[in-house]
Parts: sequence; C-alpha cells; structure tokens
Amino acid sequence: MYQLRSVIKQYRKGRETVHALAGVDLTIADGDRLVIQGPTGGGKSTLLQMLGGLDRPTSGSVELDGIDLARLSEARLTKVRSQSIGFVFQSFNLIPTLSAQENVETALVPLGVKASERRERAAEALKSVGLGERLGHLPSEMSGGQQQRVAIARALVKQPKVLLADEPTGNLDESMRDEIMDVLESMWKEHGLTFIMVTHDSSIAKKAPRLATIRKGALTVTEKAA
Ligand SMILES: Nc1ncnc2c1ncn2[C@@H]1O[C@H](COP(=O)(O)OP(=O)(O)OP(=O)(O)O)[C@@H](O)[C@H]1O
Repeated sequence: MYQLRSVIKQYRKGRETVHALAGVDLTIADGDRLVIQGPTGGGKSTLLQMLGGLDRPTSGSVELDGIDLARLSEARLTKVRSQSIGFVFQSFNLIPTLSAQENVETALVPLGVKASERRERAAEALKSVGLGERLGHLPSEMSGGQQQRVAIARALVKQPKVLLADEPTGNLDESMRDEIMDVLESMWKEHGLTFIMVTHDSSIAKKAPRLATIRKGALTVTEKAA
C-alpha cells in the first residue's frame, strides 16, 4: 500500500523555484488501479517518480508498505525498485543491441537469478504478452506496439508488486494503443498488481474507475461507482 503525506517537490530553475508537487496526500491500496491525468507541466511525471523511488521529495513522506522511500539509502532504494516496482515508459527504453529475450532478462540480473532461470522466465514473460515467437528479435525488428510489449514483459518478469506506467501509449497509433491497454489491463488482473498510469489520453482517463487529476502540483481524486 502507498501512503503519501504532504509531498512537496520543488525544482530550481536558475533563480526560479518550480513547485512541481505542492503538498500531495494520497493513499493507494494493494491491487488498486489509478490513472493520473492533468495538463502539461502539472506534475504527473514528478508524482510517478516519487512513487517509483526514482527521485525524492523536497519534504513529506512516500511510504510503500510502511517504508518511507524518501528516507531510504540509495542502495536500499535501488533494491526496492529492482524487486518491487516495474516501470513502463512512453519511449520503451529497450537496449537496441539486445534481443527481446535478453532485454527482458536484464530485469532479473540485479536479483541474482541464475542464467538458465533468467532465460526461462524471460521467455515465459514474453509469451504472456503474445511475443513467444519473437524472442530473438532486436527492437529494430519489431513494431512500436511489440517493443512496448517487450518493455511490459521486462517490467513484469520480476513479479513486482507495483507497475508504474508513464504515457505507455504515447508513442503508439490508435490501434496499438488499444492493444497495449488490453495487455496492461489483463496483466493487472492476472498478477494482482497495483497499477498506476499517467496518461494524456482522455478516452483512457474517462474509463478509469479511480482518476487522479494533478494541476499545478495539486491533486484531486475522483472515484466512479463500480
Ligand atoms: N528536473 C527538473 N528540473 C526543473 N524543473 C523540472 C524538472 N522536472 C520537472 N520540472 C518542472 O516541474 C513541473 C512539473 O513537471 P512534470 O514533468 O511532473 O509535469 P507533467 O504533468 O508530467 O508534464 P507533461 O505532461 O508535459 O509530461 C514543470 O513545471 C516542469 O517544468
């Protein structure tokens, strides 16, 4: 479970101070799905970075299962990220010289999983996103939608507790967007994940049962009746 209390994040831009998060309180239960929307520069990516332990707040606490990510040492934070949090980004972030299978395996290296098991689990994860036939393909040999599936498999192969996605469909055309949303939705259901996604896409936001809107660093959450 996430519990954020009074999270403030300020950036310095020359002489100016940017208030990216202006005191955010938020609770996200295990297995929940939360969509975050809002105008450009509103603070969506900053919030996701706090949830993922990719950056620290200026003040406030970001607890994941009672552990404040804001106060962990860099080494422990890296461990939490590599064990418990899967990331999917708009730009896929695959390593261009590695095959789909090798890209997925990279997520298991920091966990000390031995090579044969890495290969097996990566192949399994790629099968689960419909890429069982493409284990040996390089990213350049795959469509955008397929590359994003590889990125999803890489995020999930370690069986994280949380999946964070920053505009996962932002680089995809409409048909691939629906395809990737379907994959993410079924992974969320299958794995019992906590799934948090930033999107600009109002059609995705409209369907979300729990929607967080962030404007000028201030967050409001609306829930739709099931
Ligand atoms: N590393 C940084 N240094 C300085 N300012 C930053 C930094 N990162 C973000 N900001 C500023 O913080 C504010 C919030 O940025 P953030 O990227 O979280 O917004 P966003 O809602 O994700 O925007 P977008 O939809 O354009 O991605 C913006 O004013 C941005 O310019």
